[in-house]
Amino acid sequence: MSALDQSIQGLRETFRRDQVWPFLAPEQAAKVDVSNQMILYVEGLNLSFDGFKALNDLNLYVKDGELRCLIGANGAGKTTLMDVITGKTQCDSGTVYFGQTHNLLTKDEADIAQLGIGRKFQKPTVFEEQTVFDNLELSLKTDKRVIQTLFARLSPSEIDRIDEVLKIIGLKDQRFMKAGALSHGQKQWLEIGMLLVSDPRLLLIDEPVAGMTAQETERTAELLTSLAGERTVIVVEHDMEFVRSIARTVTVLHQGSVLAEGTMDQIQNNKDVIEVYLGEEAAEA
Ligand SMILES: Nc1ncnc2c1ncn2[C@@H]1O[C@H](COP(=O)(O)OP(=O)(O)OP(=O)(O)O)[C@@H](O)[C@H]1O
Repeated sequence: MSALDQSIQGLRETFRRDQVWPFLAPEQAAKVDVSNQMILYVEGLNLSFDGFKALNDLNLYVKDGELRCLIGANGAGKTTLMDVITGKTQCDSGTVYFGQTHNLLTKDEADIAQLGIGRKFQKPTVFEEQTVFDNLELSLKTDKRVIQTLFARLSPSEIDRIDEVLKIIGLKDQRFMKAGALSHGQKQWLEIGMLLVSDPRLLLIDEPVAGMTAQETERTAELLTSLAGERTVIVVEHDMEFVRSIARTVTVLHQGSVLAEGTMDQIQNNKDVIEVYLGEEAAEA
């Protein structure tokens, strides 16, 4: 290398943005220690609201790459559990670990999201006036791990990422459509896509098929099934037919504790579950 080349190389090194301003360096995705195959450890979780035990010595272990369904009657504690995992609500006692090393109870909501835990609430909250692509772009830019300003142009790899997500959620043909013009099901998929652009390790999804047509429900089952493996997905759902179509393992919550866990067949034949949950559902139906 000539002296000139060396100085140019030196200058390039010196003025690399991440060298000059360390805060501009892209943060590495957090390492999640799943060497025991588990990604989520919830142990002895308790939470009372004015003396009412919403979570009662709850234990839950979820394997890395699993697609787990969480069911339970109204008030069983499903949402409260999600709230504690994502840092929205503090518990009274217990532990929640993401992998073997990240103690989630010491972190706030933003830190937990940044660790790679994405949550989708039941109601879609897409930006209706923006296009599908812009919704995904905005999510990418508000992901703190991607150092961008809202006005910076997307890098080729970011455009590729959005294209990849559009393909996963099946909205490639709708990329320039305003989100407000999408069907209810498509809005739900877009919102899942808005989580996916940040490449989360664990997705918590609340009642994804409520209000969907049969065809949309089927497509959602395919989507969630395809997401598991590379990432872990926990789905809270009341639609038992849908749960049967996607779940390998189902966890039944009752009065803030795990009542039963197993395959859908085991759950549907479990005496306790039939008595306290499926019985109620059947009676309601
Ligand atoms: N902030 C709160 N203050 C008081 N009680 C609460 C609060 N949040 C939840 N609860 C109570 O805790 C219990 C568990 O509620 P949670 O929303 O977790 O149930 P769920 O299983 O998600 O039910 P659903 O299927 O209806 O959404 C309920 O009895 C609820 O009324």
